[in-house]
Amino acid sequence: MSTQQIKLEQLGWNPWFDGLLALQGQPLESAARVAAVDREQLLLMNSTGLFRARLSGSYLHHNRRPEAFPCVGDWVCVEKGPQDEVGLIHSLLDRRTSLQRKAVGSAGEAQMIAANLDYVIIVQSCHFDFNLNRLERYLVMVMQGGAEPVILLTKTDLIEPGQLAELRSRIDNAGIVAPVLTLSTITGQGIDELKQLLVPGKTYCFVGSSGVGKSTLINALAGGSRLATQTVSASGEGRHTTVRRELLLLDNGALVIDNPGMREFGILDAADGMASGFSDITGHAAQCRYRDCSHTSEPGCAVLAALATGEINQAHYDNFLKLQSESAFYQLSHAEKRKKDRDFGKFIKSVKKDLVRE
Ligand SMILES: Nc1nc2c(ncn2[C@@H]2O[C@H](COP(=O)(O)OP(=O)(O)OP(=O)(O)O)[C@@H](O)[C@H]2O)c(=O)[nH]1
Ligand SMILES: [Zn+2]
Repeated sequence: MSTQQIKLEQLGWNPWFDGLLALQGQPLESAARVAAVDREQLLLMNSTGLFRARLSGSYLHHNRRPEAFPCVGDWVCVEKGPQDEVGLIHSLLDRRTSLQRKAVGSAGEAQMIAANLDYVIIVQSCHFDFNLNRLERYLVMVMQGGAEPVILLTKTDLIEPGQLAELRSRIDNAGIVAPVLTLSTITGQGIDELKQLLVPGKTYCFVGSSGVGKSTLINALAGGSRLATQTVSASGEGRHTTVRRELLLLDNGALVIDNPGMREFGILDAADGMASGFSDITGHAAQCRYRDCSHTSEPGCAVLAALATGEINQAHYDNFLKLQSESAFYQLSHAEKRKKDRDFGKFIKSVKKDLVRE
């Protein structure tokens, strides 16, 4: 345990969570961030360092839905006496943003992948791995969860500059507006640009297929940082395990979540993220004659018209229809979601006032 205390802000805490904590009537000292989840065992970080914890019986009894189970990046309220080896988690603070996988056609059961992310860095290799459809699916998923997406193309050393320019223009032509970074850990090209994006106290989650170079990159970013490489051993019930950390604090103060226990994304329920990933199409859709136009056969459909002139790319359109049919696309618009968040903010403010008055 370090004698130098870490402030919660350095672990990604922000005023948004103060309100949530106040609602629960919990002191700031009870807050900790989930650094890893290993079945029932959680690894937490707070101002004193890293420690293990488990969910209280009451928590397990009252929270049965899978998304109520803490995931990496979550903030929880935990109780741990100076003599206790393992902390006891009593509650979970609402997630500011999240990354989740939702099974299509299911009753909306979501599997949480990571929480409270500022940026999700979608990593694809320039070489072999690059796939525009998959990229769009990742983008939809990221935007739906409320984090900022960044596209990162790795292994630029394996292709010619001309080929890289072509990949970039394919991304542009698909109407994708997320920033695109490119880099090679071999030549070092683009590493500084990525470092500039990584600022203290913000949380970045790297996602992408196996082999695209995420671990190599994160190791390069982490350098020899003690907090980044530290693991926690746990002995108990006759087994000795080392929990692999997924949330790392880099030397420069940025927090990084390394490929949070996922290999493949399922198809998504793309309520509002979809609109942003397909801005070329949804932009035209506003001009359709019918408000509920499905953009497949209706007269006066501006999307079909733009498709005919080549203004909208056919493959992108096909992908749009596919995702649209697989998702509850029109359930909740982005604006509606934003408004909900605002109302919740007001609610918290009023509660805080009441607490002060008492
Ligand atoms: N040519 C080249 N190879 C790289 C680069 N970055 C990583 N690699 C190689 O790509 C392979 C996979 O890299 P990893 O960092 O393990 O990939 P990963 O995305 O972490 O894969 P998982 O851990 O399976 O998710 C390794 O052999 C690396 O040495 C790069 O910039 N250029
Ligand atoms: Zn239409």
